[in-house]
Amino acid sequence: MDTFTNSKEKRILVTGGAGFLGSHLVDHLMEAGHQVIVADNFFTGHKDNLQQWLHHPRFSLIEHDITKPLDLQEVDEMYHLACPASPPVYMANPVFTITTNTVGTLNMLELAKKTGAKILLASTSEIYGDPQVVPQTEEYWGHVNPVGSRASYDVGKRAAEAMFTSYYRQFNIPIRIARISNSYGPRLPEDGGGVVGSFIKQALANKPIYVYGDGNQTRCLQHVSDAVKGIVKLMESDYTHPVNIAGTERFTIMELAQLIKSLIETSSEIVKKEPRQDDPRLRQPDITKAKTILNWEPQVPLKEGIKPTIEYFRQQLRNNNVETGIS
Ligand SMILES: O=C(O)[C@H]1O[C@H](OP(=O)(O)OP(=O)(O)OC[C@H]2O[C@@H](n3ccc(=O)[nH]c3=O)[C@H](O)[C@@H]2O)[C@H](O)[C@@H](O)[C@@H]1O
Repeated sequence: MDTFTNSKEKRILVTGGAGFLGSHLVDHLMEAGHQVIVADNFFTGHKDNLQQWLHHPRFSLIEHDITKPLDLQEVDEMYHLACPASPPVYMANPVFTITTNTVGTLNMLELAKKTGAKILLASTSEIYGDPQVVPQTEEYWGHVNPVGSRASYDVGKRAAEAMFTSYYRQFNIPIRIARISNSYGPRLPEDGGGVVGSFIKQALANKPIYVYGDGNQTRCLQHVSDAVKGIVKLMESDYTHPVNIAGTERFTIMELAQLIKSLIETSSEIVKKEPRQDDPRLRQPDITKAKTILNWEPQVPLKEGIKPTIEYFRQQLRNNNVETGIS
């Protein structure tokens, strides 16, 4: 049993708690016996992700856009996750994305300052941009295009990290910065769910699996259950500098497409398309710090974790077909 289960009950706010990562974090915190408050504007999150907790006495859900101030009286910990996270979604909504990352983050830091809560930022390995150094340790400053199509997200998250650090320096707010890398698992949104969701969805529909660029770009995918454990361990530590929370198996996107194709009976072909602008090519966060400071490392190999994720998508497809009357 996780030692976390025995810790004292806390009052915990999760911004973006109805999203993919957020809802898995909420499951973990609820199962550990805490009081959990979710603030979400449902821009990309869904109430369905929280279905099992909606009527639970320790759970509350506030429909709230964090770009507006949020006033709560008592909070012990805040996990600040709210932000569109999928490239096509944030690229289509850059003003909302950068406002969430800046104004929204400021509002959450003010709430932490008022309540004395510990606050964790869901940052991202995207802050390294298109890295020139492999692997990327937390000391690497990155290679980022400040006016590129990803800027609302990658520069936005860099701004959020700078804001966290400023509140720590000036007001001694207890901060945590998790640089989270590509996560996958059940509840990935069907649209804009990142590469894993796109490939599975296309393969199940026997449609072309589109690989952007030459497919040699790399990602270190982690199962969402591992990501959640890493984030919680970071919150429980007293470490105020950024920590990479990422998978350790480096896959090219072409290898990922081939793996998913091999696991699904499909007539889909892998088709190369124009590369995405500023698409990071060599993403491989170094997790030595997480291993040594948090005693954390991912446990779920991609080849194991991907199967239940495929099953999840298959089930979603069946449910949709029942709803639309397709047999
Ligand atoms: O790990 C991170 O730090 C970040 O990674 C992702 O960004 P990215 O890796 O670009 O996201 P995906 O959309 O999953 O794309 C991964 C790779 O697959 C490629 N891809 C994606 C989708 C697709 O249909 N085909 C395809 O070849 C992309 O071009 C890219 O090279 C997420 O968008 C962020 O939320 C997250 O913070």
